[in-house]
Amino acid sequence: MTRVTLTGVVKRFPQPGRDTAPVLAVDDVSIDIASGEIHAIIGYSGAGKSTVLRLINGLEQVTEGRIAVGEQVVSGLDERQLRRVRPGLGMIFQHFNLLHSRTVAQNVEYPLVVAGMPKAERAARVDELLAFVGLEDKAGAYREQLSGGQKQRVGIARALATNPGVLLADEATSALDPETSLEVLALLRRVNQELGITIILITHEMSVVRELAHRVTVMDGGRVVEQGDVFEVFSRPQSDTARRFVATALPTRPGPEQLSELRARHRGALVSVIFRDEGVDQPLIFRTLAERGVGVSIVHGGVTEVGGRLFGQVTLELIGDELRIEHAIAALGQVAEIEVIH
Ligand SMILES: Nc1ncnc2c1ncn2[C@@H]1O[C@H](COP(=O)(O)OP(=O)(O)OP(=O)(O)O)[C@@H](O)[C@H]1O
Repeated sequence: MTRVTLTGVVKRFPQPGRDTAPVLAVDDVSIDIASGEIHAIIGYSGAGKSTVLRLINGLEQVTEGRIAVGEQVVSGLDERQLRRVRPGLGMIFQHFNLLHSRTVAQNVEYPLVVAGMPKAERAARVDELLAFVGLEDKAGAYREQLSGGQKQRVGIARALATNPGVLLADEATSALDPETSLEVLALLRRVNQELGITIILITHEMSVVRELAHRVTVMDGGRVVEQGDVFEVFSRPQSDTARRFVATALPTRPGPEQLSELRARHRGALVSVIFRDEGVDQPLIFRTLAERGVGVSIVHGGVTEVGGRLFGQVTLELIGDELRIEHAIAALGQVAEIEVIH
């Protein structure tokens, strides 16, 4: 079980041979990742996500600030010291990074060879790892003989070989189709739950955050613009960046274009009901409207699960005479969080 903390981390990349200021890739980033947590770092291209990951595993050196993995401060270590720390940090990649001239078993074995494990022990460990990721029957296969999902499972087995406390995942599902992506996310969930490994994943897909993460850091322009429990960030995003990401992964209120289409098709009043938890009493909502003699149809949105809790926004068309609708909306506002769409 390993906690990871970044405190006031800054990374500037000098521009050698150029008369320009260094690129400020990471700007005063602090993240506290609890032991056993799945923490997502999300942001648009260029936000600084990859740099943060490379700073954690020591592929880049911090310009300022401090990074600790468990008890070990990893910022400021030299290459020799880092070699001792790296077995504790597994890493998986978007394009899997498997060695094409080696079999699946040899790819998984590779970090154990580097770590100096005796041959007999290595074979047993490789078997165990392949069984964990469900690829026992592919031990002798080569990279070209595997599907994308299988390649990533090999990547995961290899990353787990040295028993790391932390797994770093760099866009691990971005190259996979949606179904395979869900399978890999399910495997990562097992890595976390069964092995207690802390996972730090970077992604530009909010659906990955929703599926897997406990907490999320939203980055923009090298800075942290929002941070918190996944459900909180999904249900009450504070920054523009988080709001835009949330809108990509959740049924929300209709956007301007959808709204004009809805208006063209539906003449009644439009009202959005916001679901932020299981606490919302759906039958009560419909009963409240029916009792006021108002007809209802669902015209947009839906509900989904975020962090095991219900969340979503459903837009209803209310049909009936104006006064009844006015009363119905007032009554609805007493039993649910609503937004009248004008
Ligand atoms: N080695 C480097 N030298 C100079 N600038 C760099 C270097 N690495 C990253 N940068 C710059 O730092 C900023 C952050 O890059 P980074 O790759 O961390 O972003 P990202 O959020 O991971 O984006 P992407 O999703 O496209 O990988 C960018 O402006 C990038 O051009």
